Amino acid sequence: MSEKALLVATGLVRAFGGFRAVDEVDLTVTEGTIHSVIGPNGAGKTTLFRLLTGILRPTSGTLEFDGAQIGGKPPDMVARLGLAQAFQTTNIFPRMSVLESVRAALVSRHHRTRDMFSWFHTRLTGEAMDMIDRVGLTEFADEESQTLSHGDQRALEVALALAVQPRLLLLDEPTAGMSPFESQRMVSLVRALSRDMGLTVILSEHDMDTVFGISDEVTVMHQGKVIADGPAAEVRANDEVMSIYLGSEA
Ligand SMILES: Nc1ncnc2c1ncn2[C@@H]1O[C@H](COP(=O)(O)OP(=O)(O)OP(=O)(O)O)[C@@H](O)[C@H]1O
Repeated sequence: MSEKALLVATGLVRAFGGFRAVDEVDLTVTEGTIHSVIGPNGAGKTTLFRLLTGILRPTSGTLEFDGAQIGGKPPDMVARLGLAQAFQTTNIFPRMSVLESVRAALVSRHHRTRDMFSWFHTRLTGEAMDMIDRVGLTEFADEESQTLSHGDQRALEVALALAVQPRLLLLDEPTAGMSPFESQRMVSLVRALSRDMGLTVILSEHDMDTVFGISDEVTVMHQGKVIADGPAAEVRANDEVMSIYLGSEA
């Protein structure tokens, strides 16, 4: 595995009025790793993700992705540089089939909406089917997205995020609301994307079995600050983290 730092946040702050939801966060994400950000409700995980994707502007601090400063840059520019987030349902068109949805996401990447020559269409369909296959939805390619199970919809969201060919994929609570079986499938999918595509993944997650089953690195946040950071096994063995934060789950 390479040791290249793909994403580096330094002293990152986001304040809402006088309240710092993200407070002097330093974070280094190494290329090719699966990196979890965990912490109790209100710790600042979602706010941190919104800073990374450009939805929110940092109050202060710097944010570097693959050597480029991205702090405060708009989301479409950040996505084009290769940092994408899979969003819950917001970008699924309920009446479109799985194939049509992924194809539409690919078209927007290619900026070719008015130029659908048949060769282009065929190539696009092939590319879309590859992506659908990757996330395990081949048998549902012609089904309307709204008819998919919750777990399959989340898999579709991952396929839509992959359409921009990201190098870093953000997943905010990817197994939330899933059955144990669906969670296990999502874990396998994330592992496969990391292994087969060399994708770097940052995820936030409440389920500790998922976190320690999947992560190379874990960052623990509490009240906007990073309170522990390191290889998953080290963080799990950190008694202070376990007693302060994980409590009864330890
Ligand atoms: N737009 C906003 N305006 C004001 N306060 C906000 C805003 N967004 C988040 N906050 C506050 O920032 C804090 C951190 O919220 P955030 O959603 O980032 O936490 P989280 O770790 O993702 O929590 P959860 O695990 O519950 O999703 C919370 O106290 C929240 O109320």
